[in-house]
Amino acid sequence: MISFTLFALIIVAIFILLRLFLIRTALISIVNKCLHCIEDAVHVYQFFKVPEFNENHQENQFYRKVLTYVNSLSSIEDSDFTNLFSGSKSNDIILCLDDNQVVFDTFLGARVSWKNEIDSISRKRTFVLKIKKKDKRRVLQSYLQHIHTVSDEIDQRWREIRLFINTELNQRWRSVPLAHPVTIDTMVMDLDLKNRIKSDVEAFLKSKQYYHRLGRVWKRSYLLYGPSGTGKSSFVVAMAKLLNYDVYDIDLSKVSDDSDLKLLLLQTRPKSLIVVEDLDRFLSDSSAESSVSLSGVLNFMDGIVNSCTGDEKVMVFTMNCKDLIDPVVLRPGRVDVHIYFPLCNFNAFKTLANSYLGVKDHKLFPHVEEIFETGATMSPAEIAELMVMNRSSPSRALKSVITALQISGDARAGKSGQRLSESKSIDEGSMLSWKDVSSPAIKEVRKLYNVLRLKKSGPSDHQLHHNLSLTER
Ligand SMILES: Nc1ncnc2c1ncn2[C@@H]1O[C@H](COP(=O)(O)OP(=O)(O)OP(=O)(O)O)[C@@H](O)[C@H]1O
Ligand SMILES: [Mg+2]
Repeated sequence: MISFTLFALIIVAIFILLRLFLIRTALISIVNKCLHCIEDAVHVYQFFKVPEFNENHQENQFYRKVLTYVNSLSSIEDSDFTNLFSGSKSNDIILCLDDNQVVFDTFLGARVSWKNEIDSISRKRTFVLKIKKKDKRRVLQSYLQHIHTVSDEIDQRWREIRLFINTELNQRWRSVPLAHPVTIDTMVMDLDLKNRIKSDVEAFLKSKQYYHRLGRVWKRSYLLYGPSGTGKSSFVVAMAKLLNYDVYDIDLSKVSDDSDLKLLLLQTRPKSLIVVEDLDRFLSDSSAESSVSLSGVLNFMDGIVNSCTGDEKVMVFTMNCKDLIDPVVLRPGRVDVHIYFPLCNFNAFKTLANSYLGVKDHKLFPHVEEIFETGATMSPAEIAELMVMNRSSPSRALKSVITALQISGDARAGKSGQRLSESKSIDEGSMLSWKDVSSPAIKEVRKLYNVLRLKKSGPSDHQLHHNLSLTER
């Protein structure tokens, strides 16, 4: 009896030691793999492929959902290779399945696997679902539905607007989260115009039925034009946030020809904002490397391809000056709304002073207003830069703006021989030369700013005039 108990104890001890040995070494996973191989050998499997792109080179939306779903599985930690990425919060780590790796999932008692295969030549990816034939009829439909639901929930929870840029490589669109803090409310622009744009965008979002009843593609195009530094690019981001759309920023110099441009458009998702910046520069630059033609651009703006890319598209084109553009480019339908971004007037200056310096009123404001009335002006970007540089002292900031306005006003008057207070002076025709005169003005003010910084206290009016006369010489 004692010898039997001893024998049983020895067996149990050996079993425990063996288990410990298997767990502490890689042998347990080898044993598991062997068991799965035996299971594979006795079952018939069926495979389902989910390619990244369809035969029309458009992104397969279901591939994206599977990707989201697979990366959310806890079993991804057990795959041999997993990529680790930082998330939107600084201490977030996101796990992503590596290429050609397998991850297992269980649904309603059925064990399935996913493999993210990559083609070594085309570099295109395909998810392959492996499911037992006996489980397929029972669970496949509800499993695919489950993937839809889970990925939609995850997208909703982690939804962040992304900025896509086109590259010359195979993988045409690369994306990053759009982290720019600008919103339509922080944009300095005429309040009435801002409200009209907001209502236009809201009306567009609600008019799916209307567009479809008319047999039109549900899209709207905006032209943002005006001098450099007046907020056109910032406004694109603000609009994307207002719409909650991803941004596709097309760099035409990286597009090889017209059909490449069409393919790029086909690879955009619905609910997106497609931007072409500095279109005027591209159209007038005959030495451009890209061989996209004018007709390629026109087709891109309103062609049939647009109707194949899914609904709900907003297109935005930016340019400094629209005077020299062929009118066919801007005809209604191609561009629905033209929005002009002007240089600063006194009202815009006051809004900037309020946002950047926290100053609603100041004893120097009447002086600034007087200078604006002479027709002197600067871009919001230039004024904002001076305010940021001098944000610790609003008086100093305002004085540096006054100096810069006077210098640039004098330079413009000297150059063009005309007063800038006429309404034409802030017409885009004269804007092209604006950059030339504003830069020295900013440089002068920077110099002045450095002098002022050396004198620790804020400058008196006397010092300001003194420095002004220095810069005028
Ligand atoms: N209307 C504005 N409201 C608020 N900030 C502005 C405005 N215009 C310019 N800025 C400031 O100036 C910076 C540059 O503006 P932005 O790049 O949007 O100008 P742009 O019109 O696109 O210039 P460019 O024609 O040279 O591309 C922005 O980061 C922003 O801080
Ligand atoms: Mg810009």
